Amino acid sequence: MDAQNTSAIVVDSLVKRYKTGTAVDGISFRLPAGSVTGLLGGNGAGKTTTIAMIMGLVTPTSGTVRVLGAEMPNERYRVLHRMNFESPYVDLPMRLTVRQNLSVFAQLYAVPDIEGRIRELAADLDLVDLLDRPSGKLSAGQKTRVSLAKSLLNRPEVLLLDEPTASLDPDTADWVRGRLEHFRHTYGATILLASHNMLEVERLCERVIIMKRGKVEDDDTPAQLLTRYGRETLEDVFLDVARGRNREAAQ
Ligand SMILES: Nc1ncnc2c1ncn2[C@@H]1O[C@H](COP(=O)(O)OP(=O)(O)OP(=O)(O)O)[C@@H](O)[C@H]1O
Repeated sequence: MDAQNTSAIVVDSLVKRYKTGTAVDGISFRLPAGSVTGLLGGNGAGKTTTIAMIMGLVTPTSGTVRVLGAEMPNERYRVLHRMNFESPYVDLPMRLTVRQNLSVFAQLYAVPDIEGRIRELAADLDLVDLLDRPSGKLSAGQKTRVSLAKSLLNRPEVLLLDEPTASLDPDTADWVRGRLEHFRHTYGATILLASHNMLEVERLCERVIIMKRGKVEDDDTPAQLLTRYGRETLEDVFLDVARGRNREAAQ
């Protein structure tokens, strides 16, 4: 099998230009099926735009994205039921209860035994007491857990996470990371995780793509990045990249 066939996500020379500027500026990478990759970069580096193009929600200016063999966004309906997305910045309809929201999304994803799946996820993500409350009346942390449940409803083969623990206290964030690890090990999903939390990336990701001003600035395993930049933490590597200290100078 060639690399194209074993890659769950293939991004090739991807560009997104807005009138105000270039958000993504010619990036390429392949994510093997079952891999967990962190997408790092400062504010405005282009992470969310990249994830939105992989989901088929934003149309590229040029270049291509293929997910599970389907070109996005044109062929997204072929693969949407096999992928999912979680972001604290996307609100679920506020008047619907948590159960109603999960049920609507489960129908969209054609999940079999919807009640059973919601019960399972509620137990798994500690949502049992929240199921009959309006989604708009939850705390930020509770909303994040609901949003995570929504993203796991269809047991996605490709899971895109945009700062999944951004609004969580350290204890809950740690617990959510544990749930993500469990999901990954149980289902072997391909995960792309945009994050500003370096410990999260170190814990969950076997590969890190660092973006800066719309470009891929570096792409390697966490261990290789630490060695190459001569650093002990990814946080220091991130700061080197953000402040334009090149690898040689950093060593
Ligand atoms: N719909 C849009 N219209 C115009 N410009 C946009 C739009 N969406 C994003 N941008 C711009 O594209 C650039 C990249 O934004 P993006 O949200 O992808 O960055 P990010 O890496 O996710 O940042 P953050 O860490 O702050 O979430 C920014 O300069 C942003 O202002």
